[in-house]
This record gives sequence, structure tokens and C-alpha cells, in this order.
Amino acid sequence: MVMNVEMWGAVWSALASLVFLWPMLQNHVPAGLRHWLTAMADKLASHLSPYLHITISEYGDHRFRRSDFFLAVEAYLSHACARRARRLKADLGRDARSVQVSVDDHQEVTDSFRGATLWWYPSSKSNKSSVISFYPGEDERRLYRLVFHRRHRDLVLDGYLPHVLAEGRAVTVRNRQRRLFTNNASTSWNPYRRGKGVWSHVPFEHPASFDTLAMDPGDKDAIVDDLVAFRDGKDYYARVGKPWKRGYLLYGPPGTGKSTMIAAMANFLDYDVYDLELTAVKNNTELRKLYIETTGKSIIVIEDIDCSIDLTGKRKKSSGDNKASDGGGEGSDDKPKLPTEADKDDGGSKVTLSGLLNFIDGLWSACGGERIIIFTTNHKEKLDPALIRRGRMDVHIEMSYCGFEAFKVLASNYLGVEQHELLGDIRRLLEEADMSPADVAENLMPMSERKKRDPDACLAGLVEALNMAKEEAQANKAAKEKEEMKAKEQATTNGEDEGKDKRTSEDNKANGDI
Ligand SMILES: Nc1ncnc2c1ncn2[C@@H]1O[C@H](COP(=O)(O)OP(=O)(O)OP(=O)(O)O)[C@@H](O)[C@H]1O
Ligand SMILES: [Mg+2]
Repeated sequence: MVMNVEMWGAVWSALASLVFLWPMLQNHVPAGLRHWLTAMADKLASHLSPYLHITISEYGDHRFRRSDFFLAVEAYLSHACARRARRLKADLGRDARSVQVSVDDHQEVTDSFRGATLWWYPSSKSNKSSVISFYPGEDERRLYRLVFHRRHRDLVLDGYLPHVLAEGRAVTVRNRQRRLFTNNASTSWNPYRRGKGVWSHVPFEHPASFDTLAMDPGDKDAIVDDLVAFRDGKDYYARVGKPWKRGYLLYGPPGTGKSTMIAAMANFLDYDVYDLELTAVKNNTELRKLYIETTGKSIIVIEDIDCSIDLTGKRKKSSGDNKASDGGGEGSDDKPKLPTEADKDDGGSKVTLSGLLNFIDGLWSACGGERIIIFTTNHKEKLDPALIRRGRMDVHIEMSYCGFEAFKVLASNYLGVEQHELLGDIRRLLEEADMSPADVAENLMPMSERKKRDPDACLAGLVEALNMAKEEAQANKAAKEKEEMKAKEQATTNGEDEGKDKRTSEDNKANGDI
């Protein structure tokens, strides 16, 4: 049936009288009927309204991960529509060089595209999901509502939304200020913490680079090649069926440049850094949640993994032997246990080795892609072999005491010195004394006015420090040898005494004594 103008008029007047009478009527209408009428009125209104709505919610269909499209919309609105919004906010842009203006939170924005006008309404709704959340404020989820005339439906779906996605992504890349995240910060501490995020962040501003990193040039080149192969390896990883991630274990004595290496890697790859403090993670579920909330193009770091939590101890104690079976430790000692009273009270981390192994290469670790995981330790030998086997920690990098090649990098960076008469002495002393690059660098810092004018003084100071380190090392070695000798002598004396006792008791037995 085709509705003519008269029929439309009748519908409108009926609707108008209903709208007019509704406030008077609704108190006399039974609740069931009232709800039905309200729903029908909504339906009718949305039918008759010439405007369409599209909702883009923060988490889309995912429970845990923010929708990429939502993030693109957010970036697009912040940038492309900033000039049209009435309320703006300003901040320093990438590398703090320019001012960046964007749309303030909760601001409506009007946009136009190929002659069509579109309206964006940001809002939020509470999440009524049955999933119990660990994080305060997590039950509120943000969304954007896009409103446009229905005659622009095709234009919006086929032209505008793809345009928003592409522009939003480009803006994100352009404005990307790299960030250093931590999971160990309270809401009050961090002004950058937004809503429900489990990570807090500050801008990442570490100046280290592979040029300033002192280590053997061959090793350095090998690491750079490995990073490049990883960064460009999306297709390769897909082809061989491996998640696009790579693990690095950095080990060595304190002050040998492990943390500096991480910063250099992040700067080289242009990745964010997630500094994961394991002791602040309540349990394996929270660990997984933290992983899922990390974004691609990032380095996840666990520093001093051997000191973080008692991962090796737990496994060995509860399994009753020292066998570190591979395969994730699942099913052996990590079966779910009811928390004891002590567990409830200690408030410490209940992350298990099994949880950590799953974090690195369980099924969830594949989500998102393009992540590097780095562990650092001063004591590689203390780590469970399953934790650092290839596939989990693919590359093991030893950061050792300063060698001559590494020293040359420091001398050039700190003093601009390439040639010097003391270099021969320094080469010999570096072979004889163990000195970390951190200590060498400290000696090369021209802190005083005298040294500033005179790199010779810095190098002479270093030679002195190396001589002292050498003497100290020799004294330590001598003391150790003496101690070992003493222990050996003691053992021999004890052995002789035991032999004597044994012989006496055998003589006694032969004599019939008890
Ligand atoms: N290989 C290196 N190249 C350049 N600088 C270095 C190197 N190693 C150490 N340094 C200097 O020493 C300082 C300490 O180094 P860093 O924190 O990277 O050591 P680390 O190996 O992480 O030590 P720890 O095991 O105690 O965490 C750095 O700020 C850096 O200036
Ligand atoms: Mg460190």
C-alpha cells in the first residue's frame, strides 16, 4: 500500500495527540502496557526519523582488547575535527617539539564529507557483562555514536568509515609519542593513566642508541640484523606458523648495559616499552590481562627475572626433585590449589612459573603480534631451563665486562678520542681487570673543569682505576686460593681423624667391645 499525503497527515496528528496526552495517560496505564507502548513509540520514531546511528564501542566484540577501529576514530576525531570542536585540549606533541591540539573528551563534533554532514557523539555505558572484573572502573566502556541522514548511508559505509579508519591510523603513526608503561603505579601517581587501563605510562625519552652502546661491533651488528629481520618478518612468521614475537635474554654482571640495550632496541625499532613488575602482578590471570592490554610494536621487559618472584624455587620444592621438565610445567606442580590463610594475607604475587611460561608462549601470547619480550638477569644459571629455552627466549645475549672494542666506543662518545698514547696500556689492563662499562664510563665523564679541558686526565684517571681494580682482583684471587687451600687441608685432617676413629672402633669390635 502506498501512503499518500493525507494518510501521512493522519499518522502525524495521531502521533502528536499521543505525545500530548502521554504524560497524563501514562500513570493510568498498567506497567506492562506502558513498556510496550514506550517500546513501540521508540520503534516508530526510529522508523520515521530520517537519521541513522552507528555505534563504535571501545571494546567492540572483544572483552579484553580495545577495538582498533575505536582507537582510529578517537585519533581521527582528535585531529581531523579539532578545528570544528568548541572545546579543545592542548598538549606537547611528539618529542615535545610542538603543541598538539585535539578535541576534548566528551565533546560532540560535527564533520563533513563529500557534501554530507555527520555528527559524532562520544558517550559511555556501564558494562553489564557477567564477567567479574579485577580492575576498578572497568565496568564503564566508552563509545562513539555517528549520526547521519539516511540518504548518505552508502556514502558513509563505503566512503566515510574507510576514510576515518585510514586517516585515524595515519594520525596515530604521525603523532605517536613513544611510551614507557608500568603496571606498578597507583591511579593517583600517574596523570597519564586513563580510565580502566591496567598500564600507566610516561613518554619514553631514553637517549640510548646502538651507536652509543659499548660492545663488540660484531655482536652489535648481529643483534641489529636480528631486530631488522624480526621487524620486517610479518609474512615470514605467518608462513611458518609462528606468532610474530621474539624473546631475548640479556644476562651479565651489573652495569654491563642490559637496560641500556633495551632502550637502544626500543629507539631503533621505534617501539613502546612495557616494564612489567612481576611482584606487583597478583596472579596468572592478571598477568594474562596485562599481556592482552599491550599493543603491537612493543617491547615487554621483565628486569632481574631471577629476583622477581621465586619461580625456580616453587617448582623445585613442590615437584620434589630438581628436574626442570619442559612443556610449560603445566600439570605438574601448578594444579589449581585453594589459597591458604597465609596466601590470603601476604598480598604478594601468586604468579607461578607455569603462568609465566604461558605468558611468553601460550595461546594468548599470539594475540596482537609484533612484540618482543626481554628478560634481564645477573644470574642466568639460576633460571629454570624451561623459561629460557629457545622458542621462549630465542636469543641469549651475554653482556660482559668492558673489552677494548667496547672501550673504543665509550672513548669516542665521551671524549671524542680515537687515538691516544695510553690506549695500549688500557687495552692490556682491560684484559687483566674486570671493569663494567658503567665503571669505565664513569671514569670518562669529564665532570670537573680540569678534565673538561683535558681528556688526557680522564684517560690517566681510568688507567689508575684499572690498576686499582687489577690489584683488587689479584688480592681477591689470592684470598680465595688461600681459603680453598685451607678448606682442602681441613677436609684432609677430618678424613684422617675419621679413618683413625674407624680403625679404633674396628679394633674395639675385634676385642668384643660394644
Ligand atoms: N655497554 C654499555 N654501553 C654504554 N653505556 C653503558 C654500557 N653499560 C653500561 N653503561 C652505562 O652504565 C650505566 C648503567 O648501565 P645499565 O643500567 O644498562 O646496566 P645493567 O646491565 O642494566 O645493570 P644492572 O644489572 O645493575 O641492572 C648506564 O647508564 C650507561 O650509561
Ligand atoms: Mg639494568
